[in-house]
Amino acid sequence: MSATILDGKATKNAIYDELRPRVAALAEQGRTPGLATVLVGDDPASHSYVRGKHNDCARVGIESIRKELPADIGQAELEGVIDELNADPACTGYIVQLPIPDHLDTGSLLQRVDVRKDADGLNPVSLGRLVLGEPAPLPCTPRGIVELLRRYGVELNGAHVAVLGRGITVGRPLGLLLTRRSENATVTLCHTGTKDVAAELSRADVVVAAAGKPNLVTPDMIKPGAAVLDVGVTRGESGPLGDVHPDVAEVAGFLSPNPGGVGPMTRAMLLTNVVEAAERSVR
Ligand SMILES: Nc1nc2c(c(=O)[nH]1)N[C@@H](CN(C=O)c1ccc(C(=O)N[C@@H](CCC(=O)O)C(=O)O)cc1)CN2
Ligand SMILES: [Mg+2]
Repeated sequence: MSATILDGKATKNAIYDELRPRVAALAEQGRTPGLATVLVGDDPASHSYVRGKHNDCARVGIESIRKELPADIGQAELEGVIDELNADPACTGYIVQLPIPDHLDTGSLLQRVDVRKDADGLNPVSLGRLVLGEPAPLPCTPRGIVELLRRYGVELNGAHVAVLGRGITVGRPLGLLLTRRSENATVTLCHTGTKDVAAELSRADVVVAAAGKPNLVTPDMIKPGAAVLDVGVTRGESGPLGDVHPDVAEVAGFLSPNPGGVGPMTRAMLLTNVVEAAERSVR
């Protein structure tokens, strides 16, 4: 068997074709969406992700605001930047690029983001709304995973999904999304305390690997025909490596590669969240 590729780049392009007229309609009403990013420090990967987000904004007509701050910025000064964006009418949605340096308190910064401008769905009120099943901006990577599976017709209703990783940007919110009635999946969140990860993966119809451990998922762990999404990335000397061993393509029915799978979908869902927030603000 050779897996059907879940092509995140092509899907992202299709989503941008859908967003463009919506952004144009907002612009005609004098309400052009504006995405701001708050980037602290000089991590090359974070800089590359943020650059990608702004390039994508230009492609669909969303305005860009960039805040690039030194790694040694203090909490109070950074909170001042958040307050500025909350008050800026040109900024209709924004994100704090994660991770930020350890001396800063991530939780209190995310809490300070005006929930109406929360483009990442990581403000605790947005996450609480997700738990309660109320409308909220959804975290971009989990939303991108669900959207990619939906557009390729991968069945989630009644499916058993195994997720590797319980972090705040992927695993934990993904479990919440997939167990909504609209998705109706049964989810196992695997983490460092899981006794037999291989056993959990091998009975899954869908595997999402977001552990950040190169080649952790091998063909023997995958049920033939399962959908496998490679989300984790580790940057080694030989370049970026995903969590999924390349030979998994011989066993899986669907494979979301890394790069070219969930990463582009994360960007597409960020821009979707920004457009949706701007549309809500004109009602
Ligand atoms: N505030 C947030 N911080 C982080 C998030 C997030 O959703 N919100 N997710 C990740 C990083 N991330 C988005 O910020 C992200 C990661 C990867 C990609 C992407 O397009 N990757 C490409 C490869 C690009 C490259 O290697 O340079 C791909 O997979 O094809 C986009 C966004 C952590 N932080
Ligand atoms: Mg900290």
